[in-house]
Amino acid sequence: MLRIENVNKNFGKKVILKDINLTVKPGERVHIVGKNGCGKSTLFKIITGILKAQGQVKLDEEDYLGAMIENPGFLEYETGLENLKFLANLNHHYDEAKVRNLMKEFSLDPDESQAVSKYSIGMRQKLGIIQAIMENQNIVLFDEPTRGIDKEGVTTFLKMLDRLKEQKVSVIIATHEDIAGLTYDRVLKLENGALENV
Ligand SMILES: Nc1ncnc2c1ncn2[C@@H]1O[C@H](COP(=O)(O)OP(=O)(O)OP(=O)(O)O)[C@@H](O)[C@H]1O
Repeated sequence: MLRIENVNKNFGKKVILKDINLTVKPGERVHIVGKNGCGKSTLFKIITGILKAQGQVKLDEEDYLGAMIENPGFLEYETGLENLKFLANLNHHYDEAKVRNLMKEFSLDPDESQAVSKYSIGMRQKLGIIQAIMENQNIVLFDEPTRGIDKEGVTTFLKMLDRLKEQKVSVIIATHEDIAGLTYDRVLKLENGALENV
């Protein structure tokens, strides 16, 4: 279970996060909503450990974190499938059948020889979503997940979220506006560095 306790973050004199506390239960879907620049990506970077901050981010031993933050980075000259294989292999969790099925579900052809450098923004986002869940991660962070994704892809994403809920995966989605058709167990607003219940 993810527990964020008393997290504070400044960049120089600029206060970005002020005493953030958040616990996300298994299977819970939480929305963090806030304007551009309010600190959503910063909070996600702190949770994943990319950024250091004051306070604590606690995970249980069995927890496995997946994340898609900002523009997901890939090996540009490799195909989509090769990239997913590379990322999953870093943790020895590559399940090719699962990855192929996820790609097909999101209308990405796993046998396409096209390199990721030729991918559209929406295609890259889809690959980013897949890498965040393909290793059965049980806590998943999505930062503006539907940016650039077509209507059909958004529908696929919503179905995937329902599946994650059934599997008791905790999901935190950060966006600056609502995603049509998506409901949450809890909505929190990040404003002036504070996270408030909506
Ligand atoms: N490495 C950094 N150094 C200094 N300032 C930073 C750094 N990263 C982010 N910031 C600043 O911190 C604030 C929060 O940025 P962050 O990317 O977390 O916002 P966001 O809520 O994710 O925005 P968006 O909705 O546009 O993605 C912004 O004012 C940004 O300029």
